[in-house]
Amino acid sequence: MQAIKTAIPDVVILEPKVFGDERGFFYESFNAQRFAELTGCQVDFVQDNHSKSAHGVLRGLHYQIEQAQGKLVRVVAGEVYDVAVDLRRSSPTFGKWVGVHLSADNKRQLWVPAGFAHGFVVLSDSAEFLYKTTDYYAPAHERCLMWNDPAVGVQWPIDFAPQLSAKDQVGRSLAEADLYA
Ligand SMILES: Cc1cn([C@H]2C[C@H](O)[C@@H](COP(=O)(O)OP(=O)(O)O[C@H]3O[C@@H](C)C(=O)[C@@H](O)[C@H]3O)O2)c(=O)[nH]c1=O
Repeated sequence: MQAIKTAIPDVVILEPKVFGDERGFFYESFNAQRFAELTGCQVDFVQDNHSKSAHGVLRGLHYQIEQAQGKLVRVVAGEVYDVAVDLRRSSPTFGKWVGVHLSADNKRQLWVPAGFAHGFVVLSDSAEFLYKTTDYYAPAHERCLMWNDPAVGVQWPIDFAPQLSAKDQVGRSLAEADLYA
């Protein structure tokens, strides 16, 4: 596993070492010691999630204002464009975003620490998305930042209107959103 920096130092791309042979491939998708070395974060993951979405589905931008979750995300089928937005008021990168293509082919993972809103749009026919979280799902604390708030200005690599859940159609702008300290 190696780390690739992003424009937001706390958000890290992890690229596993893949061992291919005549049978197929093998790689360590998570190694606690290596994760801590590469991200500088000591965290305990408590939940694993798996979703499948059709082409053009956009899930996000989600966060929990209490029980904030760090998320280690990856794709095992298809391709998405994955985005993290810094919602920590005291951060030098407050309001900034990073985006990365995650796919079954590139096997990249993104570490999105607590304090960020997170979301993705599906670029392939469908995509299966897997992620580990550092705290439990807490619907009462769930929040949604508007995926297309001009004040954030995420450059989604799509030229169509994405398919959103009812919840995600009424995300709040950065100016109205609940934020972290
Ligand atoms: C996220 C989540 C949802 N659910 C349930 C609630 C609901 O009935 C159903 C679908 O939930 P949602 O519509 O919120 O699923 P989804 O839009 O996929 O939500 C996820 O989006 C990505 C971008 C994230 O970053 C995640 O943290 C999470 O917010 O699954 C759980 O039981 N546990 C969970 O951890």
